[in-house]
Amino acid sequence: MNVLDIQNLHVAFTQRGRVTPVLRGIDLSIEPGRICGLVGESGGGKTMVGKAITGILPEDARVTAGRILFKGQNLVDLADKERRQLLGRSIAMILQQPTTALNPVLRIETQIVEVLQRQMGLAHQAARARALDLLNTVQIRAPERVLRQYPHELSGGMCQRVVIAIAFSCQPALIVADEPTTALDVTVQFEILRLLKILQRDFGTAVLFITHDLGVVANLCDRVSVIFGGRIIEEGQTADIFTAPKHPYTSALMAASPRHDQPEKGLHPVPAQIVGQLWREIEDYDRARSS
Ligand SMILES: Nc1ncnc2c1ncn2[C@@H]1O[C@H](COP(=O)(O)OP(=O)(O)OP(=O)(O)O)[C@@H](O)[C@H]1O
Repeated sequence: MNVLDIQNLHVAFTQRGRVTPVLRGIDLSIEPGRICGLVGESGGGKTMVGKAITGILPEDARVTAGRILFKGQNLVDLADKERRQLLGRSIAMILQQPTTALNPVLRIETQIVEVLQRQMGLAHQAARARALDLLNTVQIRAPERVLRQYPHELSGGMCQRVVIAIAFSCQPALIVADEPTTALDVTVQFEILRLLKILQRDFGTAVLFITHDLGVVANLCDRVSVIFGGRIIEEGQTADIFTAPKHPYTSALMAASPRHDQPEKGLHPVPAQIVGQLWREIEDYDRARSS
C-alpha cells in the first residue's frame, strides 16, 4: 500500500466572499521509503499541497474536494485531535526556516525531549539519552553542549540538523520537506541533503520533497511531479522526466534551471506562450467545474 495517495485534491481560498482555487485536482502517490519531488515555479501550489497533508492550511483556505489518504486513512475527514496524534508521530514536516520551527526561548534539550516524551511515551532519562543519540545521528559534534544551547546560539545549518533530528525522532512513515535547504548556504545545503537521504534510507521513511530546484530533484528523488497553477502537469520516474520530458512546460522549466555542471548553457526563461497556454487551460478547467 502507498504511504500517501492524494486523489483529486482541490483547495480554495475564500476571501471577502470570493472563492479562489489554488489546487485543482491534484493526484500524487508515494510508495513506502521513496522520495517524491514536487517541483514548480513560485505560486504553483507546492506549499499548499504540503499544508493540506499536514492539516495546517491558512484559516481562509480549505479542502473543497478530494482525498488525502495516509496509509489508506483519509486525512481530510480527521478530527483535529486525531490529526494532532498522527502529526509528529507518523507524519513530520521540515520547513524552509529552521529557526521558525524551533521555539526560541527553549533549550534544544527541552524541545527534543518533550517530543519524545509526548509522542513516544519515554521517561525523561530515556528521552534525554535518545535525544543525544539523535544528535549523533544527524552528525552534530559535541551533542551534550548543543542540548544545553538555545536556537539563536546555533547556525542555520545546525538548527536544520536539530529540526531533522526531531522530524525523524518518532520514525515517521512520511516526512513533508518544504524547501528545507533554500535558506542555507550552498555548502551547508549539500550536507543537509546528503544527511536527509541517508536518514530516509536508514529509517525507510517516505519523503515528499517540495522544491523549485530541479538540480536537487535530479540528485535526490525517485519520482517527480511537476506542478503549475495548482495542477500536476507531468509525473514520472525522475530519470524519465529528465531524459524525455513529455510536457513543453517541463522542458521549459529545465531550460530555465541553472546547471551547476554546465554553466555555459545559460538560462532560458519559461516562454510566455507556454505559460499563457497553461493559464488558458486552467481558466477552461475552472469554468467547466463551476458550470
Ligand atoms: N494566505 C494566502 N492567501 C491567499 N492566497 C494565498 C495565500 N497563500 C498562498 N496563496 C496563493 O496560493 C497559491 C499557491 O501558493 P503556494 O505558496 O502553495 O505556492 P508555491 O508553489 O509553494 O510557491 P513558493 O515557491 O513561492 O512558495 C498562490 O497563487 C498564492 O498566491
